[in-house]
Parts: sequence; structure tokens; C-alpha cells
Amino acid sequence: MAGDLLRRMEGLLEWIIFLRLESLPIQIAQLTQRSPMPKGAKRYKILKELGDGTCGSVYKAMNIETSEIVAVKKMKRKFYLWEECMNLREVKSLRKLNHPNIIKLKEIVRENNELFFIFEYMEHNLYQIMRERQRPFAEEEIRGLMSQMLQGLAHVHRNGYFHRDLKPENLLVTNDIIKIADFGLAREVMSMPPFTDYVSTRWYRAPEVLLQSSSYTPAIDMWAVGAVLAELFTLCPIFPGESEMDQLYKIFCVLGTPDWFSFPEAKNVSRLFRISYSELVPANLSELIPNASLEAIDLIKQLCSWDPLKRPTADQCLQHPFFYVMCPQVDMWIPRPLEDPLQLKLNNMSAKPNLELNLWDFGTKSDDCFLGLTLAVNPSVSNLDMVHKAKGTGEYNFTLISWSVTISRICHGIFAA
Ligand SMILES: Nc1ncnc2c1ncn2[C@@H]1O[C@H](COP(=O)(O)OP(=O)(O)OP(=O)(O)O)[C@@H](O)[C@H]1O
Repeated sequence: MAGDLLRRMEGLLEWIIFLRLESLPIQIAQLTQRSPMPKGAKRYKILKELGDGTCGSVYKAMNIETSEIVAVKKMKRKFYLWEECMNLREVKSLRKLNHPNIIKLKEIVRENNELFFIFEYMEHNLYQIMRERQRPFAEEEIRGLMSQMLQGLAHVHRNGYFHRDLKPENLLVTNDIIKIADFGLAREVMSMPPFTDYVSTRWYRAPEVLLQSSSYTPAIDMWAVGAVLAELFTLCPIFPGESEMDQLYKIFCVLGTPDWFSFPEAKNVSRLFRISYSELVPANLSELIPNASLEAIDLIKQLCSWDPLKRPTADQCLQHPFFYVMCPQVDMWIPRPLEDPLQLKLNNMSAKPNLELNLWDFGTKSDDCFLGLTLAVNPSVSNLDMVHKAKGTGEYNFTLISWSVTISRICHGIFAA
């Protein structure tokens, strides 16, 4: 009886899906029920732990169906509803951010109220690379890394988000390609202040955050970019504060006394007075970072301005002379040749279509029904088409996500009955 009902409901579900397919220009590439293959997170064989962060532990893993190497982030808290998962900052922002220099979230699995994010795997993070490096980077290498990082960040900001936790650990690198990761603190630019003050790792934290300004802006990411740029030259953090006060003190020592009016909304400007009663002159950055060109020094100075309004945006940075070279033939400054962005996109897209997000929902019992949906936007188009599309809009329609969640719930309701 129950089995009969089950089969009927399955038929009904397929019919609903068929109708939706007819009316939507989006393909469902895969619909699996009671698959003989291992399901959910069990499709991934854990190979090693990569990191243990505040919100989750990250593992290198292999998809045993495809042998693809991925990074699995297992969230520490429980998730009882799909809404909770879809409302996570990391999910909300990454769903909208499709760019070769931003980490790709491939799949979300909710299983027994545990949540797993499946990301593309990256071999290193910038912190490890800098720590293990014996000799400084050549400026050309730094330019290549910075340009990619700025392109990714410009995309984040253009799409109305800011990251709020940029630091070398969150900049992942494979074969000279750098991607911004960990959007756990990302926030919409238009969201209403006051913002929480405990944001970003101390060494990369902008002064307005240290001074508890209630309405900071994407300029806090630009401060972090400046700190990372300086560190790429010296391989040591430029502001290694041991406490919040010490952090401000370290910034003072490098930048000198700020203009006290730079932080009109800061709750805690008195912190600055406690550190310095008299004028402090700025340090000579060229002495602190002797291997940096004058252009690099100028860019670091602009990015690490006390006043957030004086920091250039990511797009403006890409126009800075640091990324330009004098061409004697035409007697003009021209952009330095960097890796062709089109080629970069193609490299990134060749492995898999880049516009899909799989959502999987699994119940608590071993034979529970599950529904897996691969949501893909034209998954079979050529790479070149994809690049044109990516160039054209940069935005894709993920309306199916909420629908799939509904279907998933229906499915659970049916089989729980
Ligand atoms: N896609 C990936 N590929 C390889 N390593 C990764 C990947 N994603 C994360 N990691 C590694 O795992 C570490 C922790 O990841 P992540 O920062 O996303 O977790 P978190 O819990 O938000 O950490 P945090 O407390 O630092 O914010 C990263 O510093 C990075 O080294």
C-alpha cells in the first residue's frame, strides 16, 4: 500500500518537473532517486584536512563517481531548514558571483541536518606560499597576482557585495591563478548599518573597523589589499598587531598621525588619542619595502590611507601606473601585458560548465528518499559561448533554487508520510 502510494507520488513528481521544464529555459541535467551510487556527502572520499575555520572544517576530497578533486567545507552548526542554508552569506553571495578569480561553489549538500559546501579545489593559499618562500617574489609575479585579485574584487564590489575578511589565507592559488575564497562574512553594500565591529582578521583590519565605525564601506577590502600587496614584497605582515590597540599603534608607526576627521562615525576615536598625543611622522615606505618600485609604493600608500574615501576602488587600482609600462615606440604609458583575461576564462571553464549549482537534500534515515537537482544554465554550450555570456551580463538566473528546495520539501513530505 505504502509502496503503491510512493510510486504514484514519484510519478506525480516527475510530471510536475516535466511541466516546469517545458515552461523554463533552464535544463535540469540530472534527477536521481534511490541511486545505486553512494549518495550525498558519501560520494566524497575525504583525503585530508585543509583547514579548520570558525564556521567549518575544510577537507580535500575526491568525488568517487568522477574522480574529481574538490574541497568540502563541513559547517560546524546544524541546519534544520533549507531556508537557513540559502540565507547564509556565503551561499547568497557566491550564487551571484561568477568570475574566474572567485572560488566556485559547485554543490551544496544537506544531510542529516549537516551542511556541506563542495568547492572547486585549489592547491595552496597565499599565506602558505609566502611562509614557505625562501626569496622575495619578482615584482612581475606580484603584479600578476594583484591584477587577478583586483579583478575578482572589482567583480564582488560591482555586484553589490564586499568581502570583509580578505587575508592571505583566503586567497587561494593554483598554477599562478588566484581566487578569492571564504565569503562567510561577505555583506551587501546596500545593507543597512550598523555593522558588527568584529570583522576581518586583525592584521588586515581597516582603521575604521578598529575604531568601531558603524557604517564602513567596500574601502575596508581595499585596505586589506594594500596590506597584502606590501606583504607580497616583504613576505612579512606590514601591520602585525598583537591586540586591537597594538594594531592601531602599528598602523600609526607606518602611516603617522591621521586626520582626526577621517572617522566621523567612529565610536572609538579616543583609542587614537590614547596611542598618540603628539604628531607622528609617517615612516618612509621605500625604506620599509626596499624591493618595491615607486609605483608599487604609491599604490600601497593610496590603499593604506587612513581615510577610507581616499582609497582607490579595485577598478581604479587596475588603472594605476603599477599596472602600466612606458612603451618607447609610442612614447606612452600602456597597460602591462598580463595574462589574457579571455584565456583565463577559457582555462577556468574548460573543466566544467561554470554556471551550475547542485543542491542535494537527504533525510535522516538510511533509505530516505532524496532528490538531487543539477541546476544548469545551458550546460552544453561551448566555452566561447560561455565567455560571451559571461562578458555580456555576469548575472544568471537561479530562480530554480527556491523551486528545487520546494520540490525537495515535497519529496521529503511524501516519503516521510
Ligand atoms: N576551495 C578550497 N581549496 C583548497 N583549500 C581551501 C578551499 N577553501 C578553503 N580552503 C582552506 O581551508 C581554510 C579554511 O577555509 P574557510 O576560510 O573557507 O573556512 P572558515 O571556517 O570560514 O575559516 P575562517 O575562520 O578563516 O574564516 C582556508 O584558509 C583554506 O586554506
